[in-house]
Amino acid sequence: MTDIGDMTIRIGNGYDIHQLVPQRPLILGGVTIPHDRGLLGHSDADVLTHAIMDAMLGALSLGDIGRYFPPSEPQWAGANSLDLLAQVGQLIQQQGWRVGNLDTVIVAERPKLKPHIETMRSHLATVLHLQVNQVGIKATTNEGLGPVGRQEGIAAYAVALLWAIPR
Ligand SMILES: Nc1ccn([C@@H]2O[C@H](COP(=O)(O)O)[C@@H](O)[C@H]2O)c(=O)n1
Ligand SMILES: C[C@@]1(CO)OP(=O)(O)OP(=O)(O)OC[C@H]1O
Repeated sequence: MTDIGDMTIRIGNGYDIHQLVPQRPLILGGVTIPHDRGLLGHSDADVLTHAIMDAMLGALSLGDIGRYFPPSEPQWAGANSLDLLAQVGQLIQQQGWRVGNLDTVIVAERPKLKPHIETMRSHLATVLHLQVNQVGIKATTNEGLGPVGRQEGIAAYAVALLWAIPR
């Protein structure tokens, strides 16, 4: 039951997009996916994991990942986004919250992501100490429309539902 007075549940959403370029690995949900191009970024540019972190932080009005892992800091160059996600998971827990469930969409024209989705779910669930059934990942093309449709980039959306840890 939703307890509005005590705010026992909170919801957040996240979005990210990165450019597809040659000679970069394509990493989504911590999984390296065979492809002729990868996502450009200061970190490993894992758009799915970035969107999830922003959704979790957003649920508690804690800002976005740039506040905790500024792209201007060399410390985060090449960062493994799953390591960053573990830190966001710890922050959420320290604040007295746990993830109820995550639901996400990856928007990518190519490659076909279906064969990799269960591995992504498993990686994300492990890092956040969740059951796999608490992590939803869907994939869709952009039907050839816009920059994602032209394969210039890959985008991801995430929603996170958080529950207060009973005291
Ligand atoms: N990169 C992608 C995109 C889509 N899928 C799967 O294909 C289904 C159909 O996609 P549409 O965009 O044509 O609706 C979609 O439901 C996904 O299951 C995929 O695996 N990888
Ligand atoms: C995690 C960070 C760290 O530089 O990753 P980036 O690869 O810069 O990706 P972006 O989504 O543009 O910003 C988030 C950053 O905080």
